[in-house]
Amino acid sequence: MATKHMNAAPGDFAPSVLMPGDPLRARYIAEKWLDEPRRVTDVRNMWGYTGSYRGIPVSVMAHGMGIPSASIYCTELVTEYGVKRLIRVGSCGTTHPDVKLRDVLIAMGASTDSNVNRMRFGGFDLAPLATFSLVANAVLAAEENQVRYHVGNIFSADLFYTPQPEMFETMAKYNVLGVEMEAAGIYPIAAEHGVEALAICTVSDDIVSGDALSSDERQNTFDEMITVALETVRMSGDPQ
Ligand SMILES: O=P(O)(O)O[C@H]1O[C@H](CO)[C@@H](O)[C@H]1O
Ligand SMILES: O=c1cc[nH]c(=O)[nH]1
Repeated sequence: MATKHMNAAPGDFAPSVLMPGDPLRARYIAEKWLDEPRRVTDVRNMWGYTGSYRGIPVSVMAHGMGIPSASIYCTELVTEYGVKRLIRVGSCGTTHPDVKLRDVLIAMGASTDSNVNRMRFGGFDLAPLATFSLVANAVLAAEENQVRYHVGNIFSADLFYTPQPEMFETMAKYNVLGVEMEAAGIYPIAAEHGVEALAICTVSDDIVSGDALSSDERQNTFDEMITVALETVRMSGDPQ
């Protein structure tokens, strides 16, 4: 049965789903990396695919931009399609002096200026955390594939065009490695429903220098991050 935002049939999604914001990145991942990929949902052109990677069923589903959009797709995947593992494969900016363009960030935690987690958590602050085994396997996958990576905190911003650019300096001081727009919303959804979650991001923007990848590069060139994500799925076995 279709959901409000997806027209996939029951059983169309694999237990593990890679999630880029961009539907065209979803298509790139499916067509380049999965065996026998088929598109399982196309509502709003927010594409989802299912195929296999080294014999393991894997889906890729775009989640759009921002916590509200990502929350819809993550919630429906978990509650309507029985998905057990959400791995965001995103782009991000950085203001951290040790982080360079194209580095891969493995987000152990995600800070945010969004209010969604207080709405979920009785008005208190919840620390959005990734599933530890996925973090550990992503580190192994990055090491084995000689990917330049960092592990730590990222920041999920509600506004791409922020009225508080002075916060970028504060983020670097507090060792926030990158800025994106969804992970802090995805981790608590996984916690609420008892499933696994991880966000991995490729640095597409050096916010300090202004160096940036093109939209075509963000869509079609994140092979190192995709390798880390797929190998994390393979090494992690069946989701708990
Ligand atoms: O490239 P994706 O995965 O969409 O991620 C980042 O890019 C978008 C903003 O340009 C936001 O969704 C942000 O989180
Ligand atoms: O600077 C950036 C780059 C990608 N995504 C973001 O949210 N911010």
